[in-house]
Amino acid sequence: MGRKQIPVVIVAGFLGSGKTTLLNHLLSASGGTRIGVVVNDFGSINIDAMQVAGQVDSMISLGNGCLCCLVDASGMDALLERLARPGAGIDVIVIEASGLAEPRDLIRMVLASDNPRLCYGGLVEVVDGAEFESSRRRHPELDKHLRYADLVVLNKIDRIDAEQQRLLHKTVTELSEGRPVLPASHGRVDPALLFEQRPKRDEVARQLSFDDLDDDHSAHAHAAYQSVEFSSAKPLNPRRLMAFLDSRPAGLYRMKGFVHFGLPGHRQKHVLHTVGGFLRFERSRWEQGEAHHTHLVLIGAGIDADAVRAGLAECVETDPAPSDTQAMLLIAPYLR
Ligand SMILES: Nc1nc2c(ncn2[C@@H]2O[C@H](COP(=O)(O)OP(=O)(O)OP(=O)(O)O)[C@@H](O)[C@H]2O)c(=O)[nH]1
Repeated sequence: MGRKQIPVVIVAGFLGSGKTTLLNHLLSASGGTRIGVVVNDFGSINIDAMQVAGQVDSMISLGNGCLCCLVDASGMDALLERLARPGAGIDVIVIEASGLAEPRDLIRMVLASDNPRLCYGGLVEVVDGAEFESSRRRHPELDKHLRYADLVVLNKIDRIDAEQQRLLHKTVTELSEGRPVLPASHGRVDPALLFEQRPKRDEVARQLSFDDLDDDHSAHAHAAYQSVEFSSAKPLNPRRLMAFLDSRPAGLYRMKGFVHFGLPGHRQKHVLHTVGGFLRFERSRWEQGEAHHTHLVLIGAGIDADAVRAGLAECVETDPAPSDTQAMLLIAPYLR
C-alpha cells in the first residue's frame, strides 16, 4: 500500500477576516501533527512561540516539527513538491491565501498537481462576522468565493450578538450552497475537523497557552461539528453509493474511509476521500485476514446524523450475488 497522501488545505478570506489567527491556532493546537504552512508573509506567524530551530532560505522550521514557508504564486508548485518529500515528514499542508487572492486559482493549482503524494484538502473560507455585510457591499466577488468553499469559518462571533450571528449564518449557508458553517472566535476551530490529527509526541516541548487550558473554549470547538460513522459487512451497491455521493447531505465537510463493493473483478478495498464537492477513490489491498467490509467516517456541521446513516444503509447491496459490474464505471472517473 502506498504512503498516506498529504492533504493540502487552503485558507482564504477577505483582508483581516482572521486567516493568520486561524493558522496560529492550528499551529499551537497541532499536537503531533506536522503542518507545512505556506504564507505570503512570515511576520504574521507566531514564530517566537514556536521556538525557531533554524532557517533555510524561504523555509523556517518551527520547533514542533512544523515548517513554515514563504512564497509567491509562481513558486508554489516547487514549494509543494519540496514539502511533499518524505524526508520533510509533513502530515498536512496549509496554504494561507492572501486576502485579495482568487481562491479558485489556488484550488485549480492544487488539483492540477500530479504529485501522487498530495491530495486536495479543501478550501476553508474565513468570514469576518463583524464586517462581512459591509465588505460584500464593496466587494461583491466575496459572495462568489463562498461558492468554492468546502467549509466556512464564521469568525469574530465575539463581536456580534446572537441574532446577528443567526442571520449571518443563514446568509453564508445560502451563499456557500449548503456547506458547513462553523462559528468561531479568534479562529479557534478544532484542527481535527480540517485534518487527521496525530497524537501528541510524548512531551515535545510545547507551551500550553491559556486558550488550550480553557476547557470552555475547547468544548465549544468540539460541539460545533459532528462526526458520524457507518459500517457494513455487506457490500455496497456502487450505483446507490454514487447517488448518495452526488447529493451529499447539507453541512457535510469531509468523508473518509473505505468501501467494499465485492463485485467480480472489483474485490479490492476502495479507499474513499471527499472534501466538499471533491471526491476520490483509490484501490488498495485488504490486510491479510482483514474481513472485507465498509467503514466510513463523515464529518460536518449541522448534519442530520440519522438521515446520513439511513442514506448509507440504503446503499447496502440487497442482491446476495451482485453481478452489475457495469456500475463500477460510475466510480471509474474518480479513481486514481
Ligand atoms: N475580536 C476578534 N478579533 C479577531 C478575531 N479573529 C481575529 N481577530 C483580529 O483581527 C485582526 C486581523 O486578523 P488576522 O488573523 O491578521 O487576519 P488575516 O485574515 O490574516 O488578515 P490579512 O492577512 O490582512 O488578510 C487581528 O487584529 C486579530 O487579532 C476574532 O474572532 N475576534
